[in-house]
Amino acid sequence: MRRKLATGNWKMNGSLAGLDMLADVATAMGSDSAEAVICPPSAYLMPAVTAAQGTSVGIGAQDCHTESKGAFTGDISAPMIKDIGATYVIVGHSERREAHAESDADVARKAQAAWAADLTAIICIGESEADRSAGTTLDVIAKQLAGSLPDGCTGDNTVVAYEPIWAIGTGKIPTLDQIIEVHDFIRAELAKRFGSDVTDALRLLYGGSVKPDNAADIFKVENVDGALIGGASLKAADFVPILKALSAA
Ligand SMILES: O=C[C@H](O)COP(=O)(O)O
Repeated sequence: MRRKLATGNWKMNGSLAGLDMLADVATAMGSDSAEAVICPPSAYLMPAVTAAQGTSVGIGAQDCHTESKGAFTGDISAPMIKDIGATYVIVGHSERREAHAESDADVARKAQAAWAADLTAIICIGESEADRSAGTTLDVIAKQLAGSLPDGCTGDNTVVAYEPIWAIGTGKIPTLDQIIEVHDFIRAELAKRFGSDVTDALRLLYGGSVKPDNAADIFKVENVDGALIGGASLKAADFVPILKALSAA
């Protein structure tokens, strides 16, 4: 049985005062069997860990370096994220792949760095609008899975987030049939590579314009175990209804 997961990726948004919403998230989750994780900007990671203490809300970073320390101005390492008490790290988000030219191999190395620090890596993949139009979505997904997921994935150390790039922050979402097709495909690809025991335990998140009014339908999809949520994770008024929909799914 996979534990459902809603991860809020604040990207470069939010504020110290905005961390107050963690209390609402904690209240919404209570002792729920589903899990909520917030990934604030690195400047707010430590206060977020403090704010989440004593609650069931997890905290994650939005990226980590491949190395554990060194002369890498502006970066943070997986051991640092672990050191302050966070438990997750997003790697390979399409915004980092694009703006920082991160390759599948870079993403795989970041995932390995996360595992070495005992963090769970949320590994992001997803096709562009051009890929979708060209009918190559599944080829692109297969290539990203092969290149971005290191050997040694387990249900504990890895979560896979499928985020069609064209759906991120646009208000456009794939049809349910498109989500079903890609998530079924991902599960099947993972089973081929890692075996069914690992794959049955591995959570697959959908990301891209998840909102309170579409979350319930998305969460009904069999191979969707939760969501990676951007804009709608910034305010409790949006995020809490999504958490409720996840718990009810
Ligand atoms: O990491 C989150 C995703 O990029 C989705 O962002 P969004 O919910 O604002 O579309």
